[in-house]
Amino acid sequence: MALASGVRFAARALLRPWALLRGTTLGRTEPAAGGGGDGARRFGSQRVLVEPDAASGVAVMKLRNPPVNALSLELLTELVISLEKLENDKTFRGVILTSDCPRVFCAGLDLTEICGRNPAHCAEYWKAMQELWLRTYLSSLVLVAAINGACPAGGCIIALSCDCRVLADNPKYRIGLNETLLGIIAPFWLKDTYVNTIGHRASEQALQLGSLFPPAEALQVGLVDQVVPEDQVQSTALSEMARWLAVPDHARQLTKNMMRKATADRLLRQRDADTQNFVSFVCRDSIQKSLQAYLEKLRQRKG
Ligand SMILES: CCCCCCCC/C=C\CC(=O)SCCNC(=O)CCNC(=O)[C@H](O)C(C)(C)COP(=O)(O)OP(=O)(O)OC[C@H]1O[C@@H](n2cnc3c(N)ncnc32)[C@H](O)[C@@H]1OP(=O)(O)O
Repeated sequence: MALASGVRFAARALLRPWALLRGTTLGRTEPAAGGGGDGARRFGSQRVLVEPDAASGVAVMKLRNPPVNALSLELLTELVISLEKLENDKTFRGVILTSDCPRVFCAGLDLTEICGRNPAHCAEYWKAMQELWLRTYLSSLVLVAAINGACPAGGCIIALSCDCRVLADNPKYRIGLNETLLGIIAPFWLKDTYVNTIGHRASEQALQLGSLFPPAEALQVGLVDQVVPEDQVQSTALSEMARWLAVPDHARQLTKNMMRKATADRLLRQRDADTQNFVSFVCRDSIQKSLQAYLEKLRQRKG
């Protein structure tokens, strides 16, 4: 799929480290568990494990940033680079996105990346979050989210950027954009993604209340497409992937672009303004206090 020049350029800029980091944890390949045939060599980085299956053209991409796959700057960058690598390898047509951390798919933004950090770092961090959303939302690949744990806020937006979502039927695994509960708000492109998925009225209510939906409600509101027993999430995601890959790629990609381009363009047109808005908002004393209090509350809890 033709990526907007800004995204392509930004991703290429991100990719340059790829060549420089060859042989480090980023870019290292290792035999997949159980050996596997040709093309079954795992690759990825310290925080993203990619298990490619060349025969099926499907790769499983596992977030591996314990304890909760908080979206650190490194994880954001490694996700974009791993996705770009798969998109550039015509062997692959689909990616299943899942978690390697127990009980959690992705805890959303890494709050330590914005709490007590200077505006320049917050800007760099937010640009990386924008990049990941653009990369997943516009991906030429079929992306299926195999949600095997809690999926709040930034984690929910990654799942929503996929083409479909399978959620494990565990009442502890709640999903939604809960930003208001932290005293912050979802930027317009998160709101747009929510509205595009569950509709305006459901989004208006869920965003204001910071709703985190348990599986049954997530299915009912349309936030996820299937809810299955936890031990069937991966197999169901594979079946769902087969359904999507039965469609000729080019026609599907053009249709996805037709459906999503306007939403993505809205961010691309005002990316710098969005970054400045994010920085000025999160760097306010009141917001910093709110986020610090939330982080403290998290640290006092024990899962
Ligand atoms: C227009 C202006 C825009 C302004 C801002 C826009 C931003 C909008 C976009 C995204 C927003 C976000 O993503 S904010 C983050 C929201 N995330 C959450 O609310 C989830 C918080 N975490 C939890 O609820 C739970 O941790 C969990 C359900 C995910 C897992 O629970 P469990 O019991 O298994 O684990 P613990 O709670 O004990 O956590 C373990 C460990 O991790 C730390 N932790 C958890 N979440 C985060 C996080 N998001 N960032 C950083 N650190 C996190 C937690 O503090 C524990 O740390 P310690 O082991 O040191 O105690």
